[in-house]
Amino acid sequence: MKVVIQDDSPAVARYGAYIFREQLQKQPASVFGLATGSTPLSLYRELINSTRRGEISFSQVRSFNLDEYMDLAPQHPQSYRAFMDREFFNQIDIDTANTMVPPGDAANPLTACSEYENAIAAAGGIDIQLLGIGRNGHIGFNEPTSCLASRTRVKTLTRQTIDDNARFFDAGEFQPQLSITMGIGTIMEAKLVMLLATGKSKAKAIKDMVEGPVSAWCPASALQMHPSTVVIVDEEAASELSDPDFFKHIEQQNQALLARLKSRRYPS
Ligand SMILES: N[C@@H]1[C@@H](O)[C@H](O)[C@@H](COP(=O)(O)O)O[C@@H]1O
Repeated sequence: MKVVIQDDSPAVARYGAYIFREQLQKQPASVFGLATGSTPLSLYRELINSTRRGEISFSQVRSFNLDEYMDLAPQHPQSYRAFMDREFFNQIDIDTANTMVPPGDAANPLTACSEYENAIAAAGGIDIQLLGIGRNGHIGFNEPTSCLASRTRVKTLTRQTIDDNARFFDAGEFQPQLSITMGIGTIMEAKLVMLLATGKSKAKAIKDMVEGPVSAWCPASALQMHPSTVVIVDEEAASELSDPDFFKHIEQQNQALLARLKSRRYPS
C-alpha cells in the first residue's frame, strides 16, 4: 500500500487527478470505478477543468459507480446517480450511456447485483477504482463485518453511516437504510485502487486501514492485500499514523527516481 501525504485537500485532489490524466492519456478507453461523497468532489472538479482545457477526454470511458441507496429513484436528488450526473458526468464529455450506477430501484435487486458484476467483467474489469472511506473504515457501503471476499450485493447501513449521511436529507424525509454496493472482492479486482481521505474525522479509519490487522472490522484494511493501492491523504487524515515521516520520505525517493528515469537518455 502506497501512502502519499499531501499538505491539504486541494493537493490531494491534484495528485489524484494527475494519476487519472496519465491513465487517460495512455488508454483513452479506460474503465473507471467511481465514488460519491464529499471527498472526491475536488478531484472531479480538477478533471472537469482538465477536460475543458482539452487535456483529456472521457468520450471513450466507461464507468461503474461503487454503490447506490436502495429504494431511491435515480431522479431523487440524493441518489448517487443524481449526484454523479450533477457533480461530474454532465460536466465532462462522457457518453452517459457508458456510466453505470447500481440500480437502487431495481424490481429484483438480487438479479441486479449479479448483472452489475457481469457488466464490469464484460467491460474488461476496472482500471482505476476511486474510493473514499467512512469514519468506520467502510469502502463503498461495505460496512464493518463485511465479508472481505464479498461481491456486489445488498447491504444494510450501520447507524453511524445513516447518521453521517443524514445531513443530505431533509428532516422527516425518507432516508434509505439499505444499499447496493460493489463487494470488497469486486473492488480488489481493480487494477489500481486509489483511496482519498481528508480531515481529522478520517484519521482513525486511515490508521486502522494502513496499520491495523486485516479485519472485517475495518473493511478498508483488505486493501493491504491489493498489489496496487495508492492512498492519498492530507496531513489531518494522516495525523494518527505511527510514522508519517516514513511515508513522506518514500514519496520523496519515488519522485526523485521518476525524475531520474525521465531525464535518462537512451541510445536511439
Ligand atoms: N458510500 C459512501 C462512501 O463511498 C464514501 O466513501 C463515504 C464517505 O463520504 P465522505 O467523502 O463524504 O466523507 O460516504 C458514503 O457512505
